[in-house]
Amino acid sequence: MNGMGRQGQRSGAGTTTTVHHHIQYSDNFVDTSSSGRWLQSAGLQHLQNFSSDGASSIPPLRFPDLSLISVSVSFPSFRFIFISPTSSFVWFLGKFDLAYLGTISCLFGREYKATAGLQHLQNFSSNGASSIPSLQDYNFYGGGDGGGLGQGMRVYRNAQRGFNGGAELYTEPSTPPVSSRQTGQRKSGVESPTEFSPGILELHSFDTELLPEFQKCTIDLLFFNLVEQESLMLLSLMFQAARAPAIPDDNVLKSFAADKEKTSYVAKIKVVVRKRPMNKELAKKFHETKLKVDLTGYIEKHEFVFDAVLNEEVSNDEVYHETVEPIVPIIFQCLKATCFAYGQTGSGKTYNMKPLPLRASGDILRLMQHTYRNQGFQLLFSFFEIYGGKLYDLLSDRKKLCMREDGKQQVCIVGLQEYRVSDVKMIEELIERGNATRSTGTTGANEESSRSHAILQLAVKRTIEVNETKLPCLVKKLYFIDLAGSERGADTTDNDKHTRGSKLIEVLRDSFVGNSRTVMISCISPSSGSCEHTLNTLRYVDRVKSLSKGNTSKKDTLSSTLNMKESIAMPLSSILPAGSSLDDDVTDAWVEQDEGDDFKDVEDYEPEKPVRREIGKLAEAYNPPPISEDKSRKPNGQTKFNNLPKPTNIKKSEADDDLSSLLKEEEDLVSAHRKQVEDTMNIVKEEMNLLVEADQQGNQLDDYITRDHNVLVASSGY
Ligand SMILES: Nc1ncnc2c1ncn2[C@@H]1O[C@H](COP(=O)(O)OP(=O)(O)OP(=O)(O)O)[C@@H](O)[C@H]1O
Repeated sequence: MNGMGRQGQRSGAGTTTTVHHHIQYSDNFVDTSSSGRWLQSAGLQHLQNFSSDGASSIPPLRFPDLSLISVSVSFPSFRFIFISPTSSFVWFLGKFDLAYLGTISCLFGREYKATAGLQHLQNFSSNGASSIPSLQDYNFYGGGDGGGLGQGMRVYRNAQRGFNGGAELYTEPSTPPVSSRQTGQRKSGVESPTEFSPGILELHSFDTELLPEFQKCTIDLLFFNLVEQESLMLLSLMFQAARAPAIPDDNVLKSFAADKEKTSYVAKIKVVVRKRPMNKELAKKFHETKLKVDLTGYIEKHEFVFDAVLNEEVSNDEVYHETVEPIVPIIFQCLKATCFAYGQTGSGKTYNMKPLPLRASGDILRLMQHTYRNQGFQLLFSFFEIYGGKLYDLLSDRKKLCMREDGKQQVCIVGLQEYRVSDVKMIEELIERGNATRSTGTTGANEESSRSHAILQLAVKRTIEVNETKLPCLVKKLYFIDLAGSERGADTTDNDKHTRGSKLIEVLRDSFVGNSRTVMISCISPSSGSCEHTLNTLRYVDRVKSLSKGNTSKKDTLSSTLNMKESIAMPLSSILPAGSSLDDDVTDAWVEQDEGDDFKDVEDYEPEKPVRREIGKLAEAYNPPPISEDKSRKPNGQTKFNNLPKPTNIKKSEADDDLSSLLKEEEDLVSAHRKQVEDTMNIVKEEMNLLVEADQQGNQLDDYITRDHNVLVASSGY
């Protein structure tokens, strides 16, 4: 088995050093060139006094709450990222690239401008950039004197990036975009300020990819291209900043800086495999050496690729760091996230999942109390299970719940009790209470086996005021799902395979579409007795991972807009073990809906027509009937979706065709695998028949011998 971390691959080729640090106030670079006249005209003369040998004369520019989250050097380039953890985003990205004679580009938002004495630059859009002195006049584009980049080329740009979807509720109104200067800025043979230089282009695509979440903010960007000398100085400055001690009371933010960095790298779907140690198998002496029918032994090697593989020595803390921690800050940035555990009974799903919500809640509360303090955020906790196609509130005496969709096809659980939580102790108690209420049974592999899918929901909401009316506004949700054993369907008191699993899919449907993150913890047992189940689990999650990878590798066939907006929706059937091949198509309608996500209290939702789901063959493949030893509660009655109307506002896209073909591929693989198993079974059957036949023949022979013996005895007269 190969465990391969894909997320580390972004740093590109070459030696890479990464320094993570946080500063609250950072010295920063500005211009030291002889062409500082432009700075003077722009009112930035105070930024002129740099010397190339260091930062000593650099005036300290203040970046409130600004975090330097990453400085990395990947020869021959250098890149750094600053992000403000406050809701008013400040970006500061840069790249130094020797290959382009030192091209540095910086993007910074209005906060920076305001605090760096650049307030007047905020008026760009309102007056058509007229307040900015012409760069051309100051020979900033190299000019015809052969100076080129080395002679102090300057490019500045103010652009509007991204779009502002649902995020507008949490982002201060940004400075309106500035149109690029249209005329008089290009001299012969020199780059126009309205086009990126190669270095900037590279940065542009690279860093946008790194920071998909931030595309949502409307940001004013100011680009500078500096000469090599200045670039080197900036490099040294950045390293100084990276090494600068954090301010004393800044520990909390410091840790969030690391979170921020992780956020940038969180894959849309992350697959982690955790192997549990041997436990009761050792006592039972499970190990048994066997020979194949043809008496030869062999070892078949399987190769899988995952984001991380955690062995039995790995602690729950490390599991948290590897899986959920990076996605916690994301939910403040209008994303949905889901973490679920998958694997056969007794493989450790509950063991893995139990500590994660507690740790995540702790981090969310920390963020609310520090980074997002006084911003009206609340954390709401709820816990329910899906058993036999029905939903039960685990914190409300197993009250039966209803699932509904609102007008935007957003799923809501009607009647679900939400608890406002403000400390970890309270959360711990709620988790314990919920777990104690969960449906459990005993299986051969696990005395306390979960028989249901348990869904723990952390919702971060914030109240906003419109015309003095307080409106509850849903930010996003983080789900923790402890699935029942994969070797049988837990959602399966209903043996109708066409509806099996559908409830889970319905409930989680929103979590996988649009801008979401999913972490799948695949649990496996080390026991040889579990080999087949382990292989099934690994094959399955490998497939999930390759499917998500397939989405990005098939860029050509996918709509580029879809990629840009990070709106690729994984087919739920490919993510969820009890999957279905859904009819739902990924459209912009989903994306908009995801970004908007205006929230009504669940009680306010009008019961709407639910959506029909076509359940595909995969559900069968991964959802065999329940085992008979289940002794848990069996609620009566089922809710089926067979007769429900289809949504009308969903249309097909190229991406869906592509995903459909991937799904089809998956189905083919499953069929091929099934065929293989059938073939093997047939061979075994044949062997068995031969043995039985031989046995019968042997018996017959015995009979003959006995008869002959009797005849002989009789004839001999003894
Ligand atoms: N990493 C681990 N380290 C130590 N013990 C573990 C680990 N993982 C699981 N176990 C133990 O293995 C047993 C089974 O684990 P658990 O109940 O989490 O399995 P499960 O996959 O949730 O099973 P089911 O699907 O039947 O509910 C438990 O006794 C648990 O304490």
